[in-house]
Amino acid sequence: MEIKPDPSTTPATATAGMIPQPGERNYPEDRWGRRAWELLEKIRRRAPLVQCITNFVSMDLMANVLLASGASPAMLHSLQEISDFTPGVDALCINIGTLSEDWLPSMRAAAAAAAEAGRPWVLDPVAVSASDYRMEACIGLLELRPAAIRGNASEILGLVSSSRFRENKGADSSHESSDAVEAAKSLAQSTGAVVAVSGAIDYITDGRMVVAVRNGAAMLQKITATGCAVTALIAAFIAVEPSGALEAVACALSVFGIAAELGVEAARGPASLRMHLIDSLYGLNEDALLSRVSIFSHA
Ligand SMILES: Nc1ncnc2c1ncn2[C@@H]1O[C@H](COP(=O)(O)OP(=O)(O)OP(=O)(O)O)[C@@H](O)[C@H]1O
Ligand SMILES: Cc1ncsc1CCO
Ligand SMILES: [Mg+2]
Repeated sequence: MEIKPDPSTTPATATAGMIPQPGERNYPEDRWGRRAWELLEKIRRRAPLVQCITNFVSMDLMANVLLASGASPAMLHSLQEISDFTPGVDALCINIGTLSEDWLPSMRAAAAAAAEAGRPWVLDPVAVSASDYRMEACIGLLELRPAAIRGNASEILGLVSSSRFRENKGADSSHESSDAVEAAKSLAQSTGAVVAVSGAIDYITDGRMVVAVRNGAAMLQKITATGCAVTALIAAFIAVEPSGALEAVACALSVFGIAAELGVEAARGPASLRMHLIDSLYGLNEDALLSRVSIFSHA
């Protein structure tokens, strides 16, 4: 389904959470919402198998977020298993958070096997600017044609410039997501991937069009690996919509953000938000989703 922007929609007709900001246009009424619901329902119906080769910190949250969405996670990373397993998955998520020389060959082999079998794969370039080793690993992985790349602003800026940052904060961002929109466009153009920059506003681009997602909760930054988990959710959404990666990525980020917004209402801090985030994603219904989706095309 193609979603066409409706420039006539004004803040006066939008619902409270959906007021477009300067430079943003809304789509007609709740079409993004219906799209996000349709894709979430597809995940719940089909339970796509998502292989994750990810860091030790994120494994638990990532697998639980996938399960809560309706997808089926498999945290396999042995090089010996890739040729048997990866060609049969619905999508693959590769995350370099705790990269080591033992795992990089598995990541390369899995990305190549997925690409060869026509399965979409997504890359999370965690702390790519922390070392030359990480940067070179990511640049090599980009040659294996990810369908999508999701990182925070510092990661996307670092990847595009292939540079290490003096103000390096490791896995956390030291930039705003809006600082990295042009970098994301250029990365999308050079790789052919849909690129998402997460932050207070998430920006998603195919190199031409930019979509902004304004769902989420600032407290997510106080739970480790929420970025890693949303990258895996992106893989699940692309698994059920491989030919519409831009829409799939935007919908995944919005759905995750909505689960966080609902979770925050019941949480007392990061630890309970982690639990309520998973519960809210699991129980997310059509009404809650439609009333909260906040996705805009960004001029
Ligand atoms: N200030 C904010 N307000 C609302 N949502 C936010 C904010 N910052 C981040 N998020 C949301 O938190 C999630 C994680 O994004 P973030 O940019 O923190 O990832 P990350 O830095 O890669 O995290 P990690 O490396 O810990 O996995 C995304 O869904 C994003 O939309
Ligand atoms: C904290 C941390 N360090 C390496 S990976 C990771 C999880 C968040 O990306
Ligand atoms: Mg991250």
